[in-house]
Amino acid sequence: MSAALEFCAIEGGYEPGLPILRGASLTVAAGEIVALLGPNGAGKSTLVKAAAGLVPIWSGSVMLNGRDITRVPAHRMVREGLGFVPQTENVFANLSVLENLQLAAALVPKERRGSLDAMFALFPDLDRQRSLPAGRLSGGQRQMVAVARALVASPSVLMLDEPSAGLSPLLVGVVFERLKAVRDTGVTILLVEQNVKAALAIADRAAVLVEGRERLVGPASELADDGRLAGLYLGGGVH
Ligand SMILES: Nc1ncnc2c1ncn2[C@@H]1O[C@H](COP(=O)(O)OP(=O)(O)OP(=O)(O)O)[C@@H](O)[C@H]1O
Repeated sequence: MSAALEFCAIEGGYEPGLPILRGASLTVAAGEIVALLGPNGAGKSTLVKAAAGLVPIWSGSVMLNGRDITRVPAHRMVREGLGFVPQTENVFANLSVLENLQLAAALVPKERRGSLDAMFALFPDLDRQRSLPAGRLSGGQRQMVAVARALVASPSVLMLDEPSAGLSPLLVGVVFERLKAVRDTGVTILLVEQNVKAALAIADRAAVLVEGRERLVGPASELADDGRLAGLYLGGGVH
C-alpha cells in the first residue's frame, strides 16, 4: 500500500531550545486508520498540529501522498488535501449545523468542495438537526459537525485530535463507528487518542509516542494484547 502521510524524523516544538518532538517517524498507508497513542504530554497533539502547519518543525519532513508539505502554511493545508479536527473550539456553537457546514464549504476552493448532501448522508443525526445551533447538540453530535466541517474540503487524509474527549462510552462508540464509515469513503485517518481501548478497536495500526518519539508501532489487534503498551504508559521502557 502507498503511504498517504509520512512523518520522517520530525523535530520541533513551541519554543526554540525546548524540543517536544524528538525525531518522530510514522507512516500512515492509504486507506488505513492509525491510532496515535501515548501518555499525557508525549507530544501526540503537537505532532498532528505540526503536520497541520500549526507548530514549527525544525528538522525532518512531512509528506502527503508523496508531496513535501513540511513548510506549507496552515491555511494552505486544505488545498493540499490534509484535514484536521482540533480537540476544542472546532464548531461555531451559535451557528446552526447547516450554517457550520456552509461556512466551512465557503472557505474551500471550488475544486475541492464536497456536497453538503453527502455530509448529511454520512451523518444522518446531523441531517435531522440541521437547523439546531451546534451548541445545543450532544457532545457526540458536535464532534460529528466538526468532522463533517473538515470533510467538506474532501481531504485525502484526516487527522483528529481526541475526538472521544468528554464523551460517554456510548457516544464514543457512535462517533468511532462514523469514523469507520468516513474511512470507507476513501479517507485515510490518523487518530490521536487517550481512549486506548476504543482507539485500538477501530484502528488498523497504532503507534505509541513517548517523549516525542514513536516507541512501539504495530497492528492494533496485536498491540491490544501487548504488555509493553501499558509499560510505556507507566513510564517504563520497552525491553
Ligand atoms: N501551546 C503550547 N506552548 C508551549 N508548550 C506547549 C503548548 N502546547 C503543549 N505544550 C507542551 O508540549 C508537550 C506535549 O504536549 P501535547 O499536548 O502534544 O501532548 P499529548 O501527548 O497530546 O498529551 P495529552 O494526551 O495530555 O493531550 C507538553 O509538555 C506541553 O506542556
